[in-house]
Amino acid sequence: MAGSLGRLFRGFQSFTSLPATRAQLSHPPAFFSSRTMVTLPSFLSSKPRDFSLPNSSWGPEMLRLYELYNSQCEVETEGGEKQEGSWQRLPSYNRSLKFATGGVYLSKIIQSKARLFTRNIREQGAAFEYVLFNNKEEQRCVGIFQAGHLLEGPPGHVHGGAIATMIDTVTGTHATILSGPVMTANLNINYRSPIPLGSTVLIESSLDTKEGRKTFISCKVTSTDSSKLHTESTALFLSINVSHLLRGG
Ligand SMILES: CCCCCCCCCC(=O)SCCNC(=O)CCNC(=O)[C@H](O)C(C)(C)COP(=O)(O)OP(=O)(O)OC[C@H]1O[C@@H](n2cnc3c(N)ncnc32)[C@H](O)[C@@H]1OP(=O)(O)O
Repeated sequence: MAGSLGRLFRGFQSFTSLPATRAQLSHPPAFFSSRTMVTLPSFLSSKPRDFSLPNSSWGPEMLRLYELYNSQCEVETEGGEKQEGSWQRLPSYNRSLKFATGGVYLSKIIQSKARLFTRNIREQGAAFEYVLFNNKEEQRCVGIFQAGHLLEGPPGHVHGGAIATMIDTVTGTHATILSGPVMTANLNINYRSPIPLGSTVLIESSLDTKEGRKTFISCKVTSTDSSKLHTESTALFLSINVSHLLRGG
């Protein structure tokens, strides 16, 4: 079991350089830009669903920002060759274990009914719609998040716990890219202005510092034009060994 988990976490450490992941970074076909896109049901497809790709529930602002960052994932040189751009789209599956292998490995170690919290609601657009992009050089990660109607807290606005979940998701993914397997030790959140249900927001994560096992990250949630600050946060992640999860923390 420890050997399998070891392989898994080595997968996490190569999170941003997997061949399967690279293959998914190219521009999506033109029809992804359309609101009328048709997605095959997952049981008809041999590949697990990548939730970071647009679906028909995405509104114009979500799609616009997706296109903005996605267009910077691959650039064309003067010679006409394609090469990696400054941003990388991060694929997203309904089990966190799938991140380790670009979606192909389903562990039998951890109960098979387990699902990633943010990716387990069948109705598209009902809850967490998001896509993450990473900028390795700038040590920044950006989440584009469209909040669905099931995430209501105060009337007409997003629940604070759902906002915390998304901050933990963006900063946790960012910390994993920077430091390998980590767990959230501390998450400190200031809620500055409510987020209307159905709206799209930007979640920007940046590395503050790394000290030994500790990765300190700052995060802010803003309107998509950055004019309105919704939430500010700092987070501490601690690098962990496989054995930490095996012995139940
Ligand atoms: C790619 C995947 C995509 C998925 C993204 C989603 C990301 C979601 C991430 C999560 O939500 S993880 C789940 C929520 N977190 C947990 O359940 C963690 C529960 N806590 C633990 O398991 C342990 O407390 C922890 C691993 C965080 C730390 O235990 P350790 O035994 O490894 O550390 P230790 O207690 O020895 O402390 C090490 C250092 O960290 C410091 N430290 C530990 N906890 C701290 C804390 N909470 N605040 C500040 N400092 C802390 C501690 O003081 C010490 O500092 P010094 O080395 O300077 O003395």
